[in-house]
Amino acid sequence: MTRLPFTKMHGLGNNYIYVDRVTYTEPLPPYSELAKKVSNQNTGIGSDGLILILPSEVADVKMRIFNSDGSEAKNCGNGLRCVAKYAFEHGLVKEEHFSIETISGKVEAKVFPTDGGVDKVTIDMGEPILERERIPMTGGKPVETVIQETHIIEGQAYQITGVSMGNPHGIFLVENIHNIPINEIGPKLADGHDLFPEGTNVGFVEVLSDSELHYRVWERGSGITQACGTGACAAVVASILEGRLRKDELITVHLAGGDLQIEWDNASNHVWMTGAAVTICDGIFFL
Ligand SMILES: N[C@H](CCC[C@H](N)C(=O)O)C(=O)O
Repeated sequence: MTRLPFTKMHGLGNNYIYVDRVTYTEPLPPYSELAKKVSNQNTGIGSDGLILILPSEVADVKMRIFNSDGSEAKNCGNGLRCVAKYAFEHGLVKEEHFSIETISGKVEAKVFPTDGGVDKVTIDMGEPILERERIPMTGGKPVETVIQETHIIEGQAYQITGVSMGNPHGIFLVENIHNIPINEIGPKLADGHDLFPEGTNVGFVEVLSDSELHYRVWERGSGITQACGTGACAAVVASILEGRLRKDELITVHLAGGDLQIEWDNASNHVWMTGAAVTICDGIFFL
């Protein structure tokens, strides 16, 4: 019997099981299998997936993230804020500003410690990826940007904007966030649709003003979640590409689990995300 120490954390209700592989170095099953085990609501701990905090040769720490279906993702915004909180509070990093390696590249984190620890984190998510072939998406010229492109899904025409934040997002602009075909389109596009060869996170956006939007998501590999940090970034980028919002504005993104502040900075072309990171509990999982 292996006793696996873990920490359960969430970013706006998007919760993961975090395993500190800097400190705990015992052998473990393949992470994809472990993700399915710990994520199971009935026979496991219950979560949207598994996140490993690992040593890095190119950054201060490294994050790997696996969805609850065991698929590995290339980025996770809510996960990055929680990794930053954990790394600072557990002394894996000494400074308030440090770097985190992900499969899709290195990002910069800034924590705001108070007497009670770190509750708020800012992540420089880097540049959005807009070329069709790099999202990746099919259905047109490889290097063009995909903005409000019409596609027929289940017999219905939809306008889709494609954005990658290291992981793919198909964004649908809607008039009313409380009336969206998330259960119809989400599973159809998230996995195994020709339009998105690597699958996609499916986001619905209702722009409320020039500084606010609602966003809901069906995540690839996890289904509907309370929040998606990379998705919130993609939602702001898509709304700006569609002419509904402007760069260099601090946008409040309202998600089911709470709010994120997102800005697409024109000078650097980087997207900044600021929001909460919360520890739910520490525990021991019996493997
Ligand atoms: N399901 C996503 C990974 C988690 C992203 C999300 N939880 C976030 O906070 O960005 C994917 O397969 O690309």
